Amino acid sequence: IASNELHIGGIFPINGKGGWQGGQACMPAANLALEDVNKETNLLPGFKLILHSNDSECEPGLGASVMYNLLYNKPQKLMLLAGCSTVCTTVAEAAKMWNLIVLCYGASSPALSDRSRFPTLFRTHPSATVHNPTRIKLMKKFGWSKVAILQQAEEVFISTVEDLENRCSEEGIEIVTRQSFLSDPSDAVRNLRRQDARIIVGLFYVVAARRVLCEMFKQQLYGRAHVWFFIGWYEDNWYEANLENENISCTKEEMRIAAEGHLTTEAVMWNQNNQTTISGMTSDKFRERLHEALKDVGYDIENGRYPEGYQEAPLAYDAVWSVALAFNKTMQRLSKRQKSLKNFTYTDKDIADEIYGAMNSTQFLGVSGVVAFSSQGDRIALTQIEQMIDGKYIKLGYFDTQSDNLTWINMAKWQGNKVPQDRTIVKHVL
Ligand SMILES: CC1(C)CO[C@@H](CC(=O)O)CN1
Repeated sequence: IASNELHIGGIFPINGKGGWQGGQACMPAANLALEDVNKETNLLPGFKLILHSNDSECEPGLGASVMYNLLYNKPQKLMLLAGCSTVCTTVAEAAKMWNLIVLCYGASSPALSDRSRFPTLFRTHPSATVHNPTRIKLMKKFGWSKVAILQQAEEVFISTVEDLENRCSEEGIEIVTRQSFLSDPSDAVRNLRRQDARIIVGLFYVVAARRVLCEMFKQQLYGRAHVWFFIGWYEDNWYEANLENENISCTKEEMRIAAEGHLTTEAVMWNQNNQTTISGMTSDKFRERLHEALKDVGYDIENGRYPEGYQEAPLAYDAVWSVALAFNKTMQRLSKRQKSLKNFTYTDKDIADEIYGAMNSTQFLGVSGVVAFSSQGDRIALTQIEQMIDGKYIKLGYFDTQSDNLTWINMAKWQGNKVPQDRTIVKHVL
């Protein structure tokens, strides 16, 4: 291999049907970033970053075999990029045995925030727990101290709810009931009704969300007396799509009525202002170039045919920049000791620790916003708050957990122009 090449492995979920096939947009985004970092003259001068990519289909087993192929085939790899929580869990748990840093651009599972299991993991994709401080901020803003939780029985939601419960008890917010369901939410929704739940945090994937919405309509758990928090990363018209082939027995109109007024929280993945990022592009310019790259690989963006992972593409683009910047910093430090990344081997803990230290101190403005990691390797991210008003999502504001700063942009709209109460106020007639 040419002596001026630095090699990394990339594991992308492209094909397959289970989980998240976000590699479809994230791999082109990563390749775009490779092009850009290799053009930066003052970044890794004299070196070329090379990415060896493979498809994991979001299957942990396939992800593991792809990882072994990357490791046991020359050239030697210096780091691994991966997507999908299940694949990242497998890859990150094993990679420490080869002293490899793993950088995940598409993994939201809270279980990954665990340095004892994943000592070398970093992720540009925030954990699903990033929503929780925002949910609590909203509860306090609207004066709700009794809330209910409705969740789908999936690992990511179970660990997110545990984090939410801990934060609620710290903040004096009472969880009046917590209901979970596997795939049919009707009993769980009925229990919410029985307990007169008014403020409900909903945690489920989009197919389950449509079932919940129809149940809400049928059991009249919507309207002026109820507020639902849903996850914000469903596709825009999710509540009226696929009703027939998912056997949803509500009409589009009924789904819209039930959905009216709900709040959503989500992590900001596209930098929201027109600042020039480290790549020299604004995120709008990045979007343009990503569309070109996606058209080159056959996606018909103009006609709204977006690949999966489009939303997360900035996270993959910034992941490659994080690698290049960390390697650059490491090269500078190693050269003081007459060492180089070229010397790295899978048993070289010294160089691995240098790369870890450089990655740990990452701080730059990327197309996904400021890229920085917590001590657990989690992405520090802003969240955005929206409300469904007249069938459209209106942006209400942004929340920065680090500074506890809530930027409010639009007024929330409540039916009857009154903020719903978190419980029935029994008026004592004197
Ligand atoms: C916001 C979402 C859709 C959450 O799941 C991530 C995939 C995963 O965690 O496996 C991708 N991004």
